[in-house]
Amino acid sequence: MSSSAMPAVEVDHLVKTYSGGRKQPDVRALDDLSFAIPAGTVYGLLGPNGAGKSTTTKICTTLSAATSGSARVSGFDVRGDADAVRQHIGYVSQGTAADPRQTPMENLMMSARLRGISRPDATDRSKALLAQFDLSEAADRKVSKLSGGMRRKLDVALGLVHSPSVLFLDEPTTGLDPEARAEMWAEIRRLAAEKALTVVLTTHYLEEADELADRLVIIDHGRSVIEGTPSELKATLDGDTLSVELLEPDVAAVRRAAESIPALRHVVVEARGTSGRLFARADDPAAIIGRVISAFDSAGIEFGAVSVSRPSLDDVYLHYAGRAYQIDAGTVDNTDKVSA
Ligand SMILES: Nc1ncnc2c1ncn2[C@@H]1O[C@H](COP(=O)(O)OP(=O)(O)OP(=O)(O)O)[C@@H](O)[C@H]1O
Repeated sequence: MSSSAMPAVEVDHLVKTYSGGRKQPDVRALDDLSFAIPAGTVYGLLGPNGAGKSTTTKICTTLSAATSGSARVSGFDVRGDADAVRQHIGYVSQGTAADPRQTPMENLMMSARLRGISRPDATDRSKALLAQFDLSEAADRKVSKLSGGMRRKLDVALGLVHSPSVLFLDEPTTGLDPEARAEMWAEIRRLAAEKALTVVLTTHYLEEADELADRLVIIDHGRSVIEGTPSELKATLDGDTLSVELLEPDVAAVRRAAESIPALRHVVVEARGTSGRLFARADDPAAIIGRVISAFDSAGIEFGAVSVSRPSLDDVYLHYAGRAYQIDAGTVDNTDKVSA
């Protein structure tokens, strides 16, 4: 295989089981997960909390060993060639990497020197990264005095100090305010333009994966739900989405009412406590809103807003995982699927 055709990351039938501890069952965090990341792309690992994204990243960055299966990064096996893998990767974990008592410049210099880079080269690289991430003015301020967004940018800069070919970003925008998130998105887009760099972006934000990822894999319960470009994934769904807010929902009654409308397909009814939502696909949902309202009225179903939208990654997740993305599977009281 030529180097240009070689995937930057190959994950092959990964299984990871964590011991559950005393009297607790084991946790199968990864359950036969496979995907391949083309070099020079931004690749999204997308999934809800607990899906197995961090576990995948930890195995690919040699921080954790798989129970079975294999992973290769830049052509090197994470188990057999761990040192070579570490030389080729940058890893920005969920927690901050920078020392808060030091300045950004000191943090970058320390990181570069630890990587064996000479002092003059480390100085040049640190200054270039500070400029790239718009941190030059803050270069000599203590990290503890920087905003959350600036710290996060410094974390990413630290991951790039040795010019890796694959950069793993684990939830880079979690906890950032909207302005700092927008800035981080702009930084990631700039990194994406560097053809020599592959970015593996772990996120539980659907819109982040949609905005930034060239391709993505949706992970759920340690398995790949579906993989492709955001537009390919959306194009697999037929029709548009109808969504109805439910009040005090009786799932069986909602299901019966939905079943009475043949134009509604892939109906999913979710209920949590006193609220819920019906999702369905239809070729022209706007044209059948009237029928939905009269069916619900005659069945005595209380409902709130009715909305229609083009397919989004939320819909892709709903379709392939079988439940809405926002609702944590562990807290759903009653989910009922109807394939019409
Ligand atoms: N060290 C561990 N010991 C036991 N169970 C673990 C450990 N690390 C993760 N898990 C469990 O493995 C599953 C996958 O966790 P993981 O952190 O990989 O998910 P994630 O998709 O990254 O979610 P998050 O965004 O919340 O980090 C979860 O059920 C989690 O509780």
